[in-house]
Amino acid sequence: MASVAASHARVESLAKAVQELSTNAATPPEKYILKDGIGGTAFPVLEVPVLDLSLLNSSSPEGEKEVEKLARFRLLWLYSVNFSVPCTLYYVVNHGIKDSFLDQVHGVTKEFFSLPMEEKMKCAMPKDDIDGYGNDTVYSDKQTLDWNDRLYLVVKPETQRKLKLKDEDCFLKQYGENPIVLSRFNLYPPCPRPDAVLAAKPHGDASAMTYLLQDKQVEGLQTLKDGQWYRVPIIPNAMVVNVGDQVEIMSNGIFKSPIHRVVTNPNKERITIAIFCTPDATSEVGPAEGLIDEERPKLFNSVVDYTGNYFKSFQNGKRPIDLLRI
Ligand SMILES: O=C(O)CCC(=O)C(=O)O
Ligand SMILES: [Fe+2]
Repeated sequence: MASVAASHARVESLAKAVQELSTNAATPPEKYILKDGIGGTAFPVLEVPVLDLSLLNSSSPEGEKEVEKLARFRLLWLYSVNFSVPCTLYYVVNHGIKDSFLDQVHGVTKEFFSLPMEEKMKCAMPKDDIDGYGNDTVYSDKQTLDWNDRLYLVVKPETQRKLKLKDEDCFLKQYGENPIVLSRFNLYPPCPRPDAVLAAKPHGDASAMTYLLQDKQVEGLQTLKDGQWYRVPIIPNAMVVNVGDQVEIMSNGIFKSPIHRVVTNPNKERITIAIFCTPDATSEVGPAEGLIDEERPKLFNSVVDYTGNYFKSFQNGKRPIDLLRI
């Protein structure tokens, strides 16, 4: 790979892979420590709606109940009159992806992170791109780093999978000709300071939608609701689906991109796989016309390549979506 040499310099400038720090350092280096800690020790479990996808097309009473559930949680917002509190984080089960395949994806991810560093560096992130193996890009000395190594892979545009929203395609149009599906394979090694080190700092995803395969054994994801952090419980092989910033923009703020973070575990390694669905980088993304009126004026300016500009403002401590607010 042509960029290996350049990327080497970048990763070395970050000191070490977190995986190595976890094995070799008694305490995390200063740049990983949050000076105010992580805000407590006990966090309640969030009540997450669980949606059975196999029932949605069924006309059986169970199927109807599942559709009612969608409406109750305002997931089926196009059919719902009241948009006030749509739920934007939920589990899906019976999604049609075989458990054995999900186990395989998890296993291959673990295998990748177990490779010698020299092997992993063969697909290191190029200097000005996130695609590849690496960890936090350092933009300033003030940055607090996340306790996590990752492998980002762009998945080819999937032209056949088109979400059909009855007669509304105001979101799909904004995905453009070549929507991007990006996968992120996360390794969270054990961390000796779970009280003060986060595996991923609080963020809303840069995507339009995110699908997350949680670790089956080790919890870590937390989401912020009414100023309180909640643990997102594990349901083995269920996918966590969450709205990203770009759907918050397209929906003119009706769907909120949930703020979430990942805490560290003192003893156990955690592996998760996130799939980010993102509009074409040349496509203009903005609030859909039909969702702007006198009662709900336009809340965001339009943007091109939101993802491309996301990381810099995020790592500088600003929520990228806030820069677009009118
Ligand atoms: O690993 C997790 O639980 C969440 C990961 C995440 O938030 C992300 O990759 O954006
Ligand atoms: Fe995330």
